[in-house]
Amino acid sequence: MEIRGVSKTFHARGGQTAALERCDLAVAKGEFVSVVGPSGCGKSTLMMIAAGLEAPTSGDVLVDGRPAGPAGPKRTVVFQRFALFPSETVAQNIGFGLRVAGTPRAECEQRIGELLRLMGLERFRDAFPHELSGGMQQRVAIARAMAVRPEILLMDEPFGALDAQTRTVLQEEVSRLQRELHYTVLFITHSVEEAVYLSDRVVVMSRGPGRILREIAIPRDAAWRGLDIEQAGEHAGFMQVKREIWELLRGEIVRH
Ligand SMILES: Nc1ncnc2c1ncn2[C@@H]1O[C@H](COP(=O)(O)OP(=O)(O)OP(=O)(O)O)[C@@H](O)[C@H]1O
Repeated sequence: MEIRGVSKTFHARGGQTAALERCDLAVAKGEFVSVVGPSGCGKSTLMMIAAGLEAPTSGDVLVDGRPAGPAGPKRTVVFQRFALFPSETVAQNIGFGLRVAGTPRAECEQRIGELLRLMGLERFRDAFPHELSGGMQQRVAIARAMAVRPEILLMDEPFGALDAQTRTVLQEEVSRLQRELHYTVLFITHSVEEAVYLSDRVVVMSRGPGRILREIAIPRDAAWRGLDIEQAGEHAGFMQVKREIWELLRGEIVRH
């Protein structure tokens, strides 16, 4: 996916807000890219535009070199709030996009089974969302987004509403899945640690109107890859990248 020269200005009753200014960002196939930036810098706006849920004021979003067009199953989004269908079971929720796409029943069942296993949800197959913890609900939301095999998975603070322990478990699981399966992911987070732990590249945005300030590549073979997040966080290389990003962010947060 390529976000090319994207700017966004909102017009509201009280005047206008420039949310994004000429943002360029590319996510290669199989790459996990995180975006961090000060609060209100336009991260969610960037995600909505990437998803085709909001139109840019200027600039383009391309997938495979072609205009991405409106939202669709090629780009699925996981939001902070789980947004599951309350009267559908876990399996039905995961299968939603497949049913909409008219996927044959046997293939749906096979794909649902695979995702239940991948996300550790097999026991909850026939449960309803209200019977699940927040962490389990977010696993279902991630599985539902992955079920249609999107070209890119867009995640806007997907662990933001979870308690610290659940968040840690999901971070480690997403990291493991990513090392095995190499999804193409654009991920928004407030947590520099989470961004460093999960990503191939971290994009730092300026305060609003958001611009891309810096991109920091994190090698796949970094010594701390595969460690749990606590051990990784104690690694000198990890700390150094985290500090570099945090210094950039601090500069934006305190800038007047
Ligand atoms: N629909 C809208 N109408 C008017 N202004 C908006 C709209 N959506 C966002 N904005 C403004 O655009 C700017 C960027 O908002 P956005 O939610 O994208 O930032 P963010 O970086 O995701 O924030 P946070 O980190 O706090 O979640 C803010 O000034 C916000 O008030």
